[in-house]
Amino acid sequence: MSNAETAGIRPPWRLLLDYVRPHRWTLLAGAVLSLVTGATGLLLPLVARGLIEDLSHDRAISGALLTLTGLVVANAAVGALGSYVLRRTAESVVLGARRALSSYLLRLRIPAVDRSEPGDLMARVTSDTTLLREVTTDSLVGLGTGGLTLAATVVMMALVDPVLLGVTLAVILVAGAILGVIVPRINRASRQAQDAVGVMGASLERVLGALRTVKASGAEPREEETLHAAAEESWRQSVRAAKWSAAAGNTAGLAMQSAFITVLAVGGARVATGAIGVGTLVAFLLYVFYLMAPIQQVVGAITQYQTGAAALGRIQEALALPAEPAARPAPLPSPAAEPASLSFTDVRFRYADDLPYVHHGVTFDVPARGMTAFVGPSGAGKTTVFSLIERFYDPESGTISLDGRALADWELPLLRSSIGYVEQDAPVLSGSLRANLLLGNPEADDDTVRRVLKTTRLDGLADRLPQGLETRVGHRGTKLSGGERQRVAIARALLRRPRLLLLDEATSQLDAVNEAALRDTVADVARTTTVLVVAHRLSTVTTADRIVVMDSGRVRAVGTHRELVTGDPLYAELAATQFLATAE
Ligand SMILES: Nc1ncnc2c1ncn2[C@@H]1O[C@H](COP(=O)(O)OP(=O)(O)OP(=O)(O)O)[C@@H](O)[C@H]1O
Repeated sequence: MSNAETAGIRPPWRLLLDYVRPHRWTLLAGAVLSLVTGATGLLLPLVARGLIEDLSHDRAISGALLTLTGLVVANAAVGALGSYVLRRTAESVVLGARRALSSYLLRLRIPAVDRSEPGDLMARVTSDTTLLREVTTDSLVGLGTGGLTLAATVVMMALVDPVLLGVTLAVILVAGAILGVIVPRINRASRQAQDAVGVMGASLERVLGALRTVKASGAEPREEETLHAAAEESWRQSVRAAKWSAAAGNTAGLAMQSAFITVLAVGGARVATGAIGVGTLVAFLLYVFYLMAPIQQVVGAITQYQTGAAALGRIQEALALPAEPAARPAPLPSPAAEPASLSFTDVRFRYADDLPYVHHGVTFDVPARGMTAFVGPSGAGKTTVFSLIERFYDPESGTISLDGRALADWELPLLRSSIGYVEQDAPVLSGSLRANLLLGNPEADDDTVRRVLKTTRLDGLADRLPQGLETRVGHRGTKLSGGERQRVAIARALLRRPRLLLLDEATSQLDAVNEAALRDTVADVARTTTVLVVAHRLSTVTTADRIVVMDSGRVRAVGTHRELVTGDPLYAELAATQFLATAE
């Protein structure tokens, strides 16, 4: 992703706090329970000492034994509860991040999707969010509890001997400076490791999405190399992060040992001069010893946070991609809704600033009802007309209006609920035929589905499939023919009762039966709805009420088949070649 897109992103910990905030009280409860477990753990040796003393003085031990047993059980129970609460909270943070990110990805604007790798975006939702689990428990709780213990110990040390505290802090400060150099390296390595996981996701998605072509091309070894290279890069960077994390942990340990020795030397000298007593020195040394655990905990939390920060950074990048505004889905048009009219006025459009214009001032009008066919050489900009109507992209200048109202003034869900869109390659989604049909209108009743299946000449197919409408037809399911896929896509669009149907006809050849079925279906629909077809077949255009001939991003003629065959040389040529194999 470009720097421009990542610019203005908040620091990762702010995003982490956003995700943690709804769970702050449970997190606090978990931390308190952990602290209580630690504190009761500290009591155990004292009770054990009492028990041994009772034993040696021949006193009854039942009371002490009971207390000890009670404490051990309570300690285990509180400990288990504490770790459960913390783990649960961490999972809730991961859930929150996954929900937010997946909702956001569904709202991404199409140009952002054009520029992204779906596999990498997927890795951000699945793999990166998982890393927040450890950050929440280890980092936040570690930093909280470790920091608290650290502060309490430092206060105690200040009370015992401020001079020796100064010596201790000086040694810790040197270690802190070394850590300041190490920590960013952990962050960088973690980031690169996660990026490599993203590259793996993208490569996997690319290969699995076209596995037949990959196999047919004998490209498995090369694709394998790419995948392995990404996996190895992730390994290399994770090992680098592990190396720096280990160095950070040992720096902390070394600092504490150095502090111990320095305090021993300086404290010894102070005892010799009579500045402090031996008891004070021993007490202070004990505190230095106590300091070790919380310091290790805090350093562990900081290093652990680096991995989380890298993941948070990647999540933030995805959240910074341009998205459509969040809006509630609009109701579908009522069965009695009138068909829509459409107009393009001097529309100029290009897919990106560094790409040539695809539309150089496109103008046409489509009245309500009837069928309008768009024809023209490949690359003329026909499919782009549909993408602009759906507002997948916005034109640079000019106006597109539906029912006389500029698209920009429509609420996006309402606009899209008025339109049915059948893509050129008519994707069939993983799942049953019913799920595919009801994608855009899950509430459609059986009667409506049956009626639409009849209109789209699919009733025979539903009867023929082994489990009828419940047959899996999508990914790895029963294969549908090209014509059937197109008609399933049309049926899916019709179930939304569109006021405007956009049909991007498949370029592939269909057999005569399928072609006739498709033509009759479209003609039927055009009686009650406004239908726009990007036509690749002569049989489609001959039934059209009007034909818009496009060439190089401009409308060069509008008319009926009969008018255009004689009136427009390009159309005459396209018609003569049955629109097949045309290229600019
Ligand atoms: N997402 C995109 N990003 C960049 N350029 C694109 C994109 N989609 C299409 N184009 C380009 O825009 C031009 C017009 O494409 P469009 O799909 O509208 O043509 P078409 O007339 O429908 O062609 P065909 O008949 O082959 O489907 C082509 O040059 C194409 O390469």
